[in-house]
Amino acid sequence: MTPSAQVSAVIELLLNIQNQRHAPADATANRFFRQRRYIGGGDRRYVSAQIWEILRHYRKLQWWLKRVGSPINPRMMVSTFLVLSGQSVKEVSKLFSGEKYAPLPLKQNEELYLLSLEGKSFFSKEMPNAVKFEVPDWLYPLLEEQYADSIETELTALLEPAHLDLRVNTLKGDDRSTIKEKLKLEGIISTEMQFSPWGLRVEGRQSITSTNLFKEGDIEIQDEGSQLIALMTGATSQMRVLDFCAGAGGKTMAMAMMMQNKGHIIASDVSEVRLGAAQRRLRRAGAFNVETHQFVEGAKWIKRRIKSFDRVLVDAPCSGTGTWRRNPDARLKFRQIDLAELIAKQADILRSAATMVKEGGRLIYATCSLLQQENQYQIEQFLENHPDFHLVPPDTAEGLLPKEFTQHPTFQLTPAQYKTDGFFCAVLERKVSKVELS
Ligand SMILES: C[S@@+](CC[C@H](N)C(=O)[O-])C[C@H]1O[C@@H](n2cnc3c(N)ncnc32)[C@H](O)[C@@H]1O
Repeated sequence: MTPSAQVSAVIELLLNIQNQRHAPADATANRFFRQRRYIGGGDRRYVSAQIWEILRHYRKLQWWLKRVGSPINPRMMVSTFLVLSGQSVKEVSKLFSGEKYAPLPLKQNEELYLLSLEGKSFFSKEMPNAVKFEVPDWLYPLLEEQYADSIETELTALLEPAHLDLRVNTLKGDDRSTIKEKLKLEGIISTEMQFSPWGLRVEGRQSITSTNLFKEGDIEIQDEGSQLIALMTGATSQMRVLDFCAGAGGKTMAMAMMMQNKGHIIASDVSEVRLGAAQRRLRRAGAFNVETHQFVEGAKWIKRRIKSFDRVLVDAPCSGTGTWRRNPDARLKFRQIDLAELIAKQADILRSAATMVKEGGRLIYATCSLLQQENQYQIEQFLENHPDFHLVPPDTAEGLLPKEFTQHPTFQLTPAQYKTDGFFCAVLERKVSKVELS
């Protein structure tokens, strides 16, 4: 593709993303490229990289356009992005040549708007912080209240691209250092993670899913924070474990590995599609101690399993604010009503999941959220209504979890502090009821 044709594709993809408000941007981008097989790998990577950068600067681009009185549309957003990235208006005009596959030439007024932006950077001192850090206006005060002096550091880290994290699947026999060497033979350089004993962090953008190690199930793509949540469950080979919101099975697979394929895990979810994906991934990982179950409205399944599990993991549906590095479009779509609905849903899920925890058993609550409303407050509320539960530090086998996590019943990871996605985890134990002796 010519540079002009690449710019055209960026504009067109941005328009698609805006028109499909309810679809995640990566799903829209995948569909876009599937329908345009003629776009080769290199061009696809270029167009995607540009789109992701634009999504990371979305509110700032709109702010600048509004300030100079320009209409806000994909064409102006892309040209403004190029100018604020350091290209001159003359260079941008050349890209908008109107020739075959190029965007139509810049109109006189468009050129004037861009000229007034030449030499500027993405940031302006006059920008409100919510715009500067690309968060919805209603959300910034909540984040500010929670993160106080460290708000800028936290939100800056949340704007950076995320690392690519892998979990070594020891069920396949190889340990972390062996896999690290094998990855190197496939041209993939990685470093051992600081906190997860199974984790490797890959440098740069690499295609992991095409490696033999991935196809054979020796490695999984999983953020370090997500690995730490599996560790916090303390699941062992003698246990019956319920992964209440198992989704596509990321944490289920990690727990199956901790349990050395013994004991029993039920991976449940409301989504048939996600459970289908979990089944495929579990097969690839060689995890055989897992059964899947799809929840259906009004079923007696839960009632029949009251107080029957040693561990119940609730990896709750949440705002995903902790993963905004990976999904920069999600921050643009997140509404106050969404948060309110999520909080109610989480409380509801916690309530049913808790009924299935044995006396002396543990309920592990996790989210990939940075918001105390979904995390600490949710747990405070739960404890108020469930005096038979209390917070306890994890009892994970020694040496697996680093000390800083073994001493506390909860953790809040953030990209700024731990270089992981943002995750919250709380470990609660059901008290053993005292038998009255007369
Ligand atoms: C954060 S995701 C789970 C991710 C998964 N544990 C993993 O590690 O890959 C939350 C999941 O909760 C599921 N969910 C939503 N409402 C639910 C409910 N009422 N009961 C059980 N699962 C629910 C969603 O379908 C989604 O798969």
